[in-house]
Amino acid sequence: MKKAAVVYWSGTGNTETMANAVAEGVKKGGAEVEVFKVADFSADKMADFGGFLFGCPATGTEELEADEFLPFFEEAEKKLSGVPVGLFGSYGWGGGPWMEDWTERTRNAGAKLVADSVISENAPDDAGIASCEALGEAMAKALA
Ligand SMILES: Cc1cc2nc3c(=O)[nH]c(=O)nc-3n(C[C@H](O)[C@H](O)[C@H](O)COP(=O)(O)O)c2cc1C
Repeated sequence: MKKAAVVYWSGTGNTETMANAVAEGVKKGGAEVEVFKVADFSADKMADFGGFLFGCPATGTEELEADEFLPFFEEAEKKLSGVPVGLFGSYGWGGGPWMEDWTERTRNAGAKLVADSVISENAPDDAGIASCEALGEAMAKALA
């Protein structure tokens, strides 16, 4: 079975909490997973994985984080055609426009979205954690 990579950026830990729950879901679904901060990952490493769970909070004005995550994603999206992908991230007040844009962008790159993108207002509550785990389980299913 192919392995999933969880690749995320998090400034204050909320998206990191989501990333760990997503990874837990992949394991519950019976697939292998590795978790990376985006600074420790690069598009060169993508060939080692069969699917990607990308996490990034809303920053700027409903934008992906500009210094580390966006430059990575600009490279990664060139390699997503036909690849299983799930997206997640935390937001503070906007309600999700950054994720709608990002989901559309990822779909336009040809990725196979394994489930609806998951957003949490600030730190994920129990329902948010459950949604993250379900996203991970959907990835495991896509990789089976
Ligand atoms: C510089 C900055 C810009 C932000 N811009 C937005 C925004 O446009 N929309 C929004 O809903 N939240 C925005 N937020 C709130 C973050 O998305 C929110 O605090 C989130 O929980 C941070 O996730 P993290 O803990 O993974 O870094 C912003 C926060 C910062 C620090």
